[in-house]
Amino acid sequence: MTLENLPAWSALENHAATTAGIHPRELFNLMPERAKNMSLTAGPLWMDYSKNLITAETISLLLKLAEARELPREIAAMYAGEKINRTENRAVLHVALRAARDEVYRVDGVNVVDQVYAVRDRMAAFGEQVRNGEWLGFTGKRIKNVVNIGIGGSDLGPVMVYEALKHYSDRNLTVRFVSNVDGTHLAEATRDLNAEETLFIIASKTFTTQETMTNAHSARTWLIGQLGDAAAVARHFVAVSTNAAGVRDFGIDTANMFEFWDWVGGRYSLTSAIGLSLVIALGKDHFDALLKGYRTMDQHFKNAPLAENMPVILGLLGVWYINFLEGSSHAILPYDQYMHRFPAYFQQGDMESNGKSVTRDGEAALHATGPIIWGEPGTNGQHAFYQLIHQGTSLIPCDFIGFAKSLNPVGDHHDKLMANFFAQQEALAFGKTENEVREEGTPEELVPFKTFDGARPCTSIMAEQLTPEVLGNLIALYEHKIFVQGVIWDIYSFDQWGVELGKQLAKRILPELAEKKAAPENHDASTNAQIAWYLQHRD
Ligand SMILES: O=P(O)(O)OC[C@H]1O[C@H](O)[C@H](O)[C@@H](O)[C@@H]1O
Repeated sequence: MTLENLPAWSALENHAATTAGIHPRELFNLMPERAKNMSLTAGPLWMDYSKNLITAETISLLLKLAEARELPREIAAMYAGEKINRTENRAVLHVALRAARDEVYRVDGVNVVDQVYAVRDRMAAFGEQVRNGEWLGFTGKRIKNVVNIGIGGSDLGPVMVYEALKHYSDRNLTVRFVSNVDGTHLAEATRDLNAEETLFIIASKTFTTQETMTNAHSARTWLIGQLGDAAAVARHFVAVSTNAAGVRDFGIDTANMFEFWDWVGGRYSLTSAIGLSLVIALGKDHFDALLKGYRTMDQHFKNAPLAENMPVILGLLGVWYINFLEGSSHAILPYDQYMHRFPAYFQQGDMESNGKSVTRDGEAALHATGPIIWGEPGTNGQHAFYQLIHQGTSLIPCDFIGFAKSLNPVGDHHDKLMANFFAQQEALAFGKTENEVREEGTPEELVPFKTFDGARPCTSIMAEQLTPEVLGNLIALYEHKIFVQGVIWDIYSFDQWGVELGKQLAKRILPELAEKKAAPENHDASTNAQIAWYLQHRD
């Protein structure tokens, strides 16, 4: 049965029609226990979702929808290693990457946890060698710089976690990330580095990605140019990939390759060997703690009843806004400077997973799917785009992420940060009525401009402090939230065919640029004109 024909769906449509417009002021009056009833804990995380535009009935109808979509069975299928990524015929087992050593996750009958730990042990040993100076560069110097070359899932996760956990990192190491095929990225990342002290990690699941391969070859040329000997590559390049042949062809000894598997999606690969730069920067213990945090959330997601399941509730709230209240975007607002790449990380995680318009039976989806994810750390966002969230015409549900303790307690900075965290949510939900504006003595002609409607939904997610474990919890929370939504929307969340066409066309255009013909004629008129303009101005 299609989603739209499910009784649970129509019930939500009717419910939306009758409840739309109930203001949080009223909602809190109607249910004084609301803040208590609409909050959840999972491991170290506490989530208050009472400022959302929902009643208890909304949640109960959303849960019915989840049941109708057989969410518990789908969750079990993922954990059982079923090939739920059907368009690529692959299991989706990133949860196995953070399993305990004695747990069992099988793909095609084989317990993959053994393989996971074999690689994790090698990563830990290698990371330790680099950190303690046992692993030396070609000229016998200690490694002081680590450059991760990768893109998408082979870049965004490591960058995000490196930034988020900088407090825990080895400050004697310079760690950089190069992703863009724009030569500027590599040039700026290497310009002040001594090649003798620099280790490149080439991170690519496929080891065919144009950007990464181009950057890797240029880095190799740079290194050989600096050190004058191709033999230096062996001490300065390691690889992270599923493609051993590709790694060998590049010239990296597979002894220096850290493996992962096709049942790990790129954007879910952070806890695989893709995290090698983090093992080096943070050390094994912190990396293990990060994975332990993931695991706590993995267990919660697997075992908690739907009504108390944090990723489920977060996912269902998103469905409510996207499908029933036309809220097509979703802001993630971490009130922590270290987490400044967290929204960018989940732009890929969420938008590449659920940016789909075909349901699992191959038919056009008749309902909206994945949200546009965006955000910046508070308080910067407040002085930039919050105006539109408070008074614009779009409904933008927001997640506020905050911590009780700062890792850098400076004066009263943290209380000020958190005062804003609370105040913004209060303002968004409750607004300021015309009368309240008038009572402040506002001239009548300014009243409409200074009025805040409120009823802008937000969810607060808090933890005591940003630790590796807590970060792991938060990342897994959003990973599973994406899963929940993909199930509800009846789409495949673990493929990404939508990125292919542009890649194919770029491959076709590249030789045309090399040929230096004045004006190509084999594209549409606009593309022909752009290429002609480029060639004319380039040469
Ligand atoms: O790790 P790689 O194989 O180099 O892939 C890097 C990225 O490229 C692809 O275009 C996909 O859209 C991403 O999901 C992937 O993370």
